[in-house]
Amino acid sequence: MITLNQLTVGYQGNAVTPALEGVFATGSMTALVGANGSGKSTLLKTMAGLLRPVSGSVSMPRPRINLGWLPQQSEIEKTFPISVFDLVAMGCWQKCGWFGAINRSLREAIMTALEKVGMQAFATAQPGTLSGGQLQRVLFARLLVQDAPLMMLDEPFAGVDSQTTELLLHLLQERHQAGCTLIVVLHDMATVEKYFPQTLRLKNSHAEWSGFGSAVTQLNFNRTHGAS
Ligand SMILES: Nc1ncnc2c1ncn2[C@@H]1O[C@H](COP(=O)(O)OP(=O)(O)OP(=O)(O)O)[C@@H](O)[C@H]1O
Repeated sequence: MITLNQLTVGYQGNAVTPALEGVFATGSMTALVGANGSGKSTLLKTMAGLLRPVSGSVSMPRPRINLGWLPQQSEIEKTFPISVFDLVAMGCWQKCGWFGAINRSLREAIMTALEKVGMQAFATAQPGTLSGGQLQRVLFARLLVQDAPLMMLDEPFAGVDSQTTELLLHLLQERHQAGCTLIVVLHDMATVEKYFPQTLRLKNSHAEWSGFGSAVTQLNFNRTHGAS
């Protein structure tokens, strides 16, 4: 469970969000939505521990758990001279260490993940030669290999065609059904309504939680219904 305790996020001490209060229950699948500049990426980075809160705090599971992280494509270094296989193998670092050998079972797990996203034929290609949608498939393969119990993804379908989006959404649903907690920044409300049981919408003055399904928590329920 991740709890936001009167959390504001931003830069150089200046908040870009209102104070946020609420809970992402273990196993929940939440779409983080809001207008451009409302602070979605900043909130995600703060929850991931990449930025310090401006005020308030984020309570994470202890010990801090393995986090699957997918930044916006613009933040990804594509020209680093490694193969697609090696890029996906980075998802194994918690299993084998940064400089550990990739044993046969990890090698199989990497190839299985590449097959799942339809990219097995590109294992020896360089990431810089892939299209945006192909690279996104490969980054999803890395998430599959990592098999983290918590995943945060920032606009994973930006610039991705509808067929690839469907495939990647299906993979996210599989992770959700396996008990993974998912927090995903999205803009397409049709996708949010079809696939996401829970939504956190950032607005200037406040945030709205909605549609909790079975993952409803008292804190979020109170927030939605205006109780203290
Ligand atoms: N490194 C930074 N330093 C200072 N301000 C920043 C920095 N990065 C983002 N901002 C500002 O913080 C605000 C929130 O940005 P953020 O990227 O979190 O919004 P967002 O909701 O994810 O937007 P979008 O939907 O356009 O991706 C914006 O006003 C942005 O200009």
